[in-house]
Parts: sequence; structure tokens; C-alpha cells
Amino acid sequence: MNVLSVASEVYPLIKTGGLADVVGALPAALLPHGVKTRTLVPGYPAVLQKLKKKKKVGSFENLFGNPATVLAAEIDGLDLLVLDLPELYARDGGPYVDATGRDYVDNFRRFAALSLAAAEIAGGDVVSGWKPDIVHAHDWQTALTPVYMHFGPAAATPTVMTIHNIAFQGQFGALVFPELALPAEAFSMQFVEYYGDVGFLKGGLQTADAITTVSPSYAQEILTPEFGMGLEGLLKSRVADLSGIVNGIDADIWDPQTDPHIAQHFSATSLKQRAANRRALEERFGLEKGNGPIFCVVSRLTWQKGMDLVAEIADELVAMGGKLVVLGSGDAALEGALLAAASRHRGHIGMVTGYNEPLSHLMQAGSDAILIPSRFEPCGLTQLYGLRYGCVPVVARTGGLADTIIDANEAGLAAKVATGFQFTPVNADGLRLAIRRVLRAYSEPKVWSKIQTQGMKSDVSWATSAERYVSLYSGLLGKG
Ligand SMILES: Nc1ncnc2c1ncn2[C@@H]1O[C@H](COP(=O)(O)OP(=O)(O)O[C@H]2O[C@H](CO)[C@@H](O)[C@H](O)[C@H]2O)[C@@H](O)[C@H]1O
Repeated sequence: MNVLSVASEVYPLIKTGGLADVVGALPAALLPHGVKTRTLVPGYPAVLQKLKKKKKVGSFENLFGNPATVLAAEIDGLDLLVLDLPELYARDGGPYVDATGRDYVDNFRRFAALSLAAAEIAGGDVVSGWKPDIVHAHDWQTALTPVYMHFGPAAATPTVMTIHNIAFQGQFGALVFPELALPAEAFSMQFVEYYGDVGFLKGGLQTADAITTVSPSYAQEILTPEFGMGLEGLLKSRVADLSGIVNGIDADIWDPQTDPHIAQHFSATSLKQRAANRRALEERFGLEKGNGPIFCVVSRLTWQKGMDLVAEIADELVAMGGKLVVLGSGDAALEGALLAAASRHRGHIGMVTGYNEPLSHLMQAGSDAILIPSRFEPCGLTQLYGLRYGCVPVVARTGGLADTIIDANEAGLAAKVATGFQFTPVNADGLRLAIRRVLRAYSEPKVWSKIQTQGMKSDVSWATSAERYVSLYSGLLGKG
């Protein structure tokens, strides 16, 4: 089976968040099942620079007014198609924002072009000798793919639309519609019209044959007004085609026994070796040496991720005997509040702002617990990395966090299945209580190491979820 996966980012070429990790790791997990994935991404400078060998395999004379080339390349086993269209993708900033952090004004065109290219490739006339059996689009940036396919040459090819985060919907003013090269009838309730605007994700959710999101709990939550963010009605009407498949992690990249970014390798049977990573972390963040637990945060600094709650309880965390290290960037006010906490508690709270992949590995290896107080979380990956690294997850009971962490309550401990701490309600009081529970468990080394080892033994691989994607794809092909 051939799958065309289309996304705006893919690890290890370009990453701003968890989407890239998933798009980068899923193909290898599908391969043993006979599913061959080609991944189409935009030719941002960061992507083109990293490709050693690339071969032109197709072209467009005119994609929204510009010529474009489709390049084929391979990196770390990923079979890539890269849409080289300098007028839209050769920019100085990131994939979505300019160097000053503002959204590119032509994002609708940049990602409509990616989606249209995917639809044309699915039609089979662009990359000679290759045509996918299934097209899998990820998030709003590629959500017009099934819409273009519906009105184009690949109307019969089954499509899957995956929601990684419904908060980002790709909503643009109605004025952009004439520029999208869609027939007039597409500006209607059944397609892209969304409260009088154009909704990219809305169009994809209307048109795709199957809709998935990245955990079973989030699949339920987005049917409610609290989490559906305006799309709950549409999703309810498509509930028969909606499923939640939990993310896995790339167990080769995130392996404490081989990780090149950590100070000392370790496993569930050599947890003492984690100490060298703790020392490296203390040094990196200027922490005083001591025995209390080190909590870490590796996150975009946003309201979604509950980072205001971390800032709010930081003083008490230190007063209770804990230490805190934070790696993240995002909202300036949240960044300021966390930096202020770090300067109030030098030696006890450390912060590094920005994006730093190697440091994120050391933090999982050297901290005792990872705080994830998200207000909503489609799946979450950092708690899965935490499980694998013996860095006990302390999570809000929501979405994929609720699905992947087993609470260390008495029953969970007695049954030897507990892997972390869940809390609700998701507010400062909830987080405070959770931290108190962590400190109590940490003071009993036997209890603590049991939680760590149980977490390290839990299956965070892609194996089960890859099977679920394969049966979803097969079901769609069977439907014909
Ligand atoms: N400053 C920093 N430096 C280095 N690395 C950093 C970093 N900040 C974050 N990261 C990394 O970025 C990734 C974040 O992934 P998440 O799944 O936690 O959230 P995100 O909201 O991006 O993803 C969305 O999509 C994914 C994929 O489906 C869902 O799991 C999730 O719930 C959804 O919100 C992790 O790999 C993390 O280590």
C-alpha cells in the first residue's frame, strides 16, 4: 500500500512541535506492515539545506502563479517529496512566522499551494510512475488537500485528516476564497465556508473520508463546546468516521541507553546512573547541589500548556523543597513570569529560553519529574519521553495525558501499574496538590523507583498505533 502523507513540518528536517515528531516517526512504524509512505513537505531553506541528494521527479508550470518543482530525497529512512517553490517558502523566518514572529500574510496561499500540490500528486500525473492508494493530511496547513482532491483528478482516492491540535484551524477572511482555485460551490457549508470566512481545517474535516485525532480521550473531548473550538457540531455529524489513535515515540531517537545528548546512559535496571545526568543538569541551569526532586518543563510557553500555572506555583515548589528547570519559548508575558521566578530563586529555579533539542533530552534524563499542566492536550509527547527516561510525568487529567499516564494512587501502586501523577481540576490548586503528592512519593525511594521503572516498562512505541492506522487505511481501501 502506498500512502502520501502531507504535512507542514517533519522531524528531523524542520520542527516547531509535536506534529513534526509524529509525521517523522509514523512511516517507519508502518513499513513492517507493507505500508510505504512518501511525505510531502514544503521546501523551506532549512529543509533544502539538509538534503544531501535530491532528484527532480515532477514539476508544476503554474502553482498559484509560480513554477514549482517536486524533489525526491531520503533522510534517515524517510522517503520525502519536497515542494520547491521559492516565492512561497524561501523565507528568513520559521515555517509559519517571519523573523519578528508575525504570521506570514500569505500563509493561506503558502499552504493552499502545498495542499493543491498534494492533490495533484495524488492524481498520478505529477510524479511519473507513482500514485498513492491513500492520502493522509495533517492539521490545517494541509487540510485543503481532500477538498482539492474532491474537485480534482483524485476524487476516488481515500483520504485521512488528522487533527493534532484543533486550536489552530487556518481561518481566513472570505476575500481569500477567489485565490484558492476552487469552484464557487466550495464556498458553502459542505466545504470551506466557516462562519462567513474560509476555514481550511473545516474544509478538510468535511471532505476527508476518515478523521483521526491523536488520542481516544481527545476524540471524545472535541465533540464538546469546551474543546471543539467551534468545530464540535461538524465533528458530531461525522462521529462515525472519527477515531482517536494515540501517538507513539521514535524509540531510537529517545533511548536513554544510546542517546548522544545525555551525560550518562542508563536503563530501568541501572537507574543510579541517572545521577550523572542530574549533575550535568545542575551545572547547565546553575542549580545548587542537593537532594530534593528536580522538576522540569519542556514546552511551548502558552496558555494551552498551563504555563501560567507553573509560574504561579513556582515559589511554593521551592518552599516545599523542590527545584525547577524550564526550557521553552512563546508568550512573552509567560516567559517574563518564569524568568522572574528564576531570578527570585537563583540556585533553585533555572530557565533557558528558546528551542533546544539536545537540551530537551538531557532534561528528561536528569530531572526527576516533568510537569505538564495542559488545559487541553490532544496527545502530548513529552510525557512519553518522560516515561522512557524515568522522568516521572505529572500531568493534567485531559486528552492524551489522561490516556497515557496511570496515576500513582493507592490502587495504582498496589497493582504495580502506576507510572505518574494525574491531577484535576487544572488550576494552581490542582497542580500544588500534585506536587505535594510527588514530594511524598519521592521521599520513599522504593515507591519512587517503582513508579520510575513501571513507566520505563510501559509501551510508548508506535507498534500498537501503527496497527490501528493500517487497519484504518485498509478499511478505507476496502470500502472502495
Ligand atoms: N523549547 C523547546 N526546546 C526543545 N524541544 C521542545 C521545546 N518545546 C517543545 N519541544 C518539543 O516539541 C514537542 C512538543 O510536542 P507536544 O506533543 O508536547 O506538543 P505540541 O503542542 O507541539 O503538539 C501537538 O501535536 C502533537 C502531535 O500529535 C500532540 O502530541 C500534541 O498534544 C499537540 O498539541 C516535543 O518533542 C518537545 O520535546
